Amino acid sequence: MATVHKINEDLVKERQKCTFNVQELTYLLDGGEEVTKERREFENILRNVKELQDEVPEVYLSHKERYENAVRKTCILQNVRNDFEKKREVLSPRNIFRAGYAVIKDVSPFFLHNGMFVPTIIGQGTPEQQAEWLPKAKAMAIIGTYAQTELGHGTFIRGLETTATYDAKTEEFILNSPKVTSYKWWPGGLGTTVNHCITVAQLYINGKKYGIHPFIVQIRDLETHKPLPGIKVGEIGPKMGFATANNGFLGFQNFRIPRKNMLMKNAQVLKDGTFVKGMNEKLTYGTMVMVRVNIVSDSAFHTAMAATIAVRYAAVRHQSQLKAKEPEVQIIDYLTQQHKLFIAIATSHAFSNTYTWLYQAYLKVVEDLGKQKQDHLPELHALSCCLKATSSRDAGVIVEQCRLACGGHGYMASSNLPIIYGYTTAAITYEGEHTVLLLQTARYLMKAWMSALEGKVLAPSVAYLVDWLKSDKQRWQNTPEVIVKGFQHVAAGKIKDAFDAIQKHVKAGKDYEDAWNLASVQLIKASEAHSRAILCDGYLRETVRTSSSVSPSLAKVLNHLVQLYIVYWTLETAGDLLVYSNIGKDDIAVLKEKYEELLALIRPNAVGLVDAFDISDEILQSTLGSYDGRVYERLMEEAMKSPLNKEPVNQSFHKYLKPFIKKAKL
Ligand SMILES: CCCCCCCC/C=C\CCCCCCCCCCCCCCCC(=O)SCCNC(=O)CCNC(=O)[C@H](O)C(C)(C)COP(=O)(O)OP(=O)(O)OC[C@H]1O[C@@H](n2cnc3c(N)ncnc32)[C@H](O)[C@@H]1OP(=O)(O)O
Ligand SMILES: Cc1cc2nc3c(=O)[nH]c(=O)nc-3n(C[C@H](O)[C@H](O)[C@H](O)COP(=O)(O)OP(=O)(O)OC[C@H]3O[C@@H](n4cnc5c(N)ncnc54)[C@H](O)[C@@H]3O)c2cc1C
Repeated sequence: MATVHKINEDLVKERQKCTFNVQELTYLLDGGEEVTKERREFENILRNVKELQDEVPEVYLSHKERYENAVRKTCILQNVRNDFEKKREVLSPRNIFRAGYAVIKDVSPFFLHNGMFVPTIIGQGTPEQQAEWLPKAKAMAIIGTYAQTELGHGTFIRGLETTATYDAKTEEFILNSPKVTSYKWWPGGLGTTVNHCITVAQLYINGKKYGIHPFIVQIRDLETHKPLPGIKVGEIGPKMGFATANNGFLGFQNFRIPRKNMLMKNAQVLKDGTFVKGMNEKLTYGTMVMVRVNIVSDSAFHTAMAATIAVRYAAVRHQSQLKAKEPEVQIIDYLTQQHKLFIAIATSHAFSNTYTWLYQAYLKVVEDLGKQKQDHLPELHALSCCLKATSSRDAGVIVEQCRLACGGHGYMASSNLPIIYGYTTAAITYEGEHTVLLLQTARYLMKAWMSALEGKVLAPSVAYLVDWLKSDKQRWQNTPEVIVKGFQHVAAGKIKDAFDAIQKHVKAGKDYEDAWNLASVQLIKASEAHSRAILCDGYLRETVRTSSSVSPSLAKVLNHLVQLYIVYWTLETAGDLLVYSNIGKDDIAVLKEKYEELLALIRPNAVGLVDAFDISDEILQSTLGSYDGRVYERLMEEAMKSPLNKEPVNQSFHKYLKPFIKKAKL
């Protein structure tokens, strides 16, 4: 029978202080009581699968063993999921992704199968193609990944070099990787796991280039798993994180696939080689838009994980005295610690709220596209780019801040903060590099600004530009609503400045493209300011909306958090606000006090707030962040698992140290 340990007394006291119903907030964050119940039920089942418990912590395994263990466990997870779904509803993607953490400490080698392979078949395949591949892919009879990036090109996908040349005689495409730079590089699971992939390649028909298109390609034999003739595939080696993601490379040599393997929901190639253009060539980029939207939710989750670990640890950890002769203080009582940690909680809420409306906007665009309507696509692209960029970057900063807030113990692998950081920081680069995506949004903002100058009606997310042009800056008040307007003024001011800078360079004789490059630092600043205004506005509006449907005690806490988020960013960007809005020095002084008040208001609820994220110990996998707060005992227990502690004297003593010491001259 498992030993039941006492909960750390500090945590018990913290939980008693909490002023709201933790369960109510969990249901709200999950999207309803039913979702929470489904999640907990599934996590409980996983908890009791003996084969999923690691005898040796993953960190002590070799690269190869770690990968093999991850495959083994992901197969078990998939089987448990299948059994679960036979009896009940299909698990929500969010719940299955979350449970994945309890099983695979790092990233699953199947990550890209569910994350991009299946969604691309859905988003880019015709009904016939979906009927052929979806059932197999969903049942995992075929396992796939998304192979787009090459050694030479990740960002500029129009420059991809893999070719797909149509042969009308055999009704096949011939895939080739003409140079080393055209090798696919990075796709998760490609190394040694998958047998299929979506390959993005340049289409050629009768010597004419038709741009990049997605193809579904079988790369390994389904029985032997050996690469098919004409395929060169392997793993790319160790990285900063993503240890078990099994990222791979892939090259083609005259590799033939049937015509029906080009995913043809958008553009098509007919039997005789006629190319039929789709409604919009950028629809080929659809899977990336979907993943960028989901990364906002991922960022919320990673921030919540780090906040849970660091807040619980800060409640348990005592260090230094505030006053002589008094006991050492819980580190959570240092205001600087609250400054580091409470923004982590609020940021996770800001991203969750943003994801809620962004995902709805995404679904609306997908529905519209089904009716051949694409009016809202540019706005969605601009929003998904800047919100992916900002949420992943903020999450990276926050996770690292949480690690630092745990002092030396945060540096231990067993705190799990290093792995969470490795994961979070990768998201700043993958699915569209940070700067590149900010510049995509900037492109939209420049157009929006021009439309505003021409007096046109703008899409909702940029409508503030029209208000800004029409009215004088609003009189400043230190209310969340006026501060959000202030963020919009900063964004509008920076958008105008960037636009003017481009015009100045063009007037001085530069090409538009060179002028763009010369103004690009201002352009990314404009994009960042736009993101912040969107995040604050959306978070505030969602909080006001949900507050009416929750208990008054919870509404109060949610209100504290959103205010903290807004005031935090006001103080962080005070310089910009002083330049572009009507805020005064005195207002900033008042807001500094307000910020300190908010920290004090959140303080009694800090542990309750992270408990409400409801991240089980199996998912957190952290010596510092477990629910019971047995920090020191767990650190020692984990240390004892080190293979170096399994023998009293390590052989290196006899082999090297002893002779070395003997030879040492005094
Ligand atoms: C075990 C794990 C447990 C996890 C637990 C987490 C729990 C979380 C809880 C819930 C989660 C719920 C679901 C979870 C899902 C998680 C995430 C899924 C996992 C996936 C993991 C991903 C791994 C990484 C994969 C990759 O990286 S794939 C490769 C990605 N590559 C890129 O992104 C390339 C970037 N480059 C581009 O996109 C383009 O090249 C470019 C930069 C946009 C430029 O393109 P192009 O040159 O063609 O265009 P431009 O000339 O610049 O512009 C022309 C016009 O086109 C418009 N445009 C551009 N793009 C688009 C678009 N996509 N859509 C619409 N329009 C577009 C542009 O605006 C221009 O318009 P114009 O009007 O100005 O002319
Ligand atoms: C962990 C991880 C997993 C991945 N998984 C996959 C996967 O499953 N499938 C897949 O296909 N790909 C995958 N990728 C690849 C990923 O999508 C690319 O690395 C990413 O899109 C960035 O492209 P890049 O590497 O070419 O960077 P580059 O574009 O070479 O970036 C280098 C620098 O150049 C700058 N730069 C580039 N273009 C511009 C520009 N136009 N203006 C200004 N600055 C610019 C960037 O800002 C950056 O600072 C993965 C990457 C990582 C790290």
